[in-house]
Amino acid sequence: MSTILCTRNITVNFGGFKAIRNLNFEMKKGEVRFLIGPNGAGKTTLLDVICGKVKPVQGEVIFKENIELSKKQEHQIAQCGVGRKFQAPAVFGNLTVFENLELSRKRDRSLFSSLRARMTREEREAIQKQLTMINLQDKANDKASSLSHGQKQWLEIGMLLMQEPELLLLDEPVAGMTKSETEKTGELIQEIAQARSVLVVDHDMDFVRKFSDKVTVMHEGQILCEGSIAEVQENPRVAEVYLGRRAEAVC
Ligand SMILES: Nc1ncnc2c1ncn2[C@@H]1O[C@H](COP(=O)(O)OP(=O)(O)OP(=O)(O)O)[C@@H](O)[C@H]1O
Repeated sequence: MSTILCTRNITVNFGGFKAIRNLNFEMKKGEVRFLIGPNGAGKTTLLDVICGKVKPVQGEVIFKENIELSKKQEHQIAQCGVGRKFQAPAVFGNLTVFENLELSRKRDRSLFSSLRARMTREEREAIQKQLTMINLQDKANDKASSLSHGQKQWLEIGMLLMQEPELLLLDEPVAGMTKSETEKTGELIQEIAQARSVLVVDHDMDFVRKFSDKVTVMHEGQILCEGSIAEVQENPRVAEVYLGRRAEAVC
């Protein structure tokens, strides 16, 4: 299996504080990788580096074996095939669910006028397919503002998928979701992974346990260990760094 993403010795400095320290991380194509670790471990910062929001002071981020992402701007990285979902849902509340997806099509996404451009039958079908995938087929004509928190998160994931990313970065996608929404989100991630690679940051250990193949544990800007959820749970250092608030959740 080929490598979809690899970081080499990346370091991120926030005014003297090293949020990421000489980090080497690798993911294979088609993987769903979960990134866990205590608060402040550097998980979100790693996603920020991959999508270009934060620039490392040293190191490289290599996408698909030879594309150097750390030298590119955020929009160029998105064009290369990396989609980033932030924690809070970002959808256009005044537009319908269908229109949100329509606006996110891969072609010209810069203008609202693209909404008025005629869509081909294939484009309509692609949006319908997306609606089904994100469980919003019955909400196509509803305003996005009327959706529940979980449904907004799915819509935003659907909008990202309209861009056909090869790597999808999801930051705490199930935070604030109900149990059933969380379950559906896990199933959605598995469906997405049939055609793409997905890197998920999450704190919900039940969710990680149920839907992860491989887990990377971060601590103080470095990788503490990697493996299946059972393997990382057996690692005494993992229990140690979680000691306190999350020890029971992990162990
Ligand atoms: N823009 C910034 N300026 C200064 N420090 C920052 C900045 N962004 C993050 N940090 C610090 O870097 C460290 C890593 O933060 P990050 O958000 O990546 O951690 P995390 O593992 O995602 O934590 P959490 O699980 O709480 O979201 C933290 O100590 C945080 O306070």
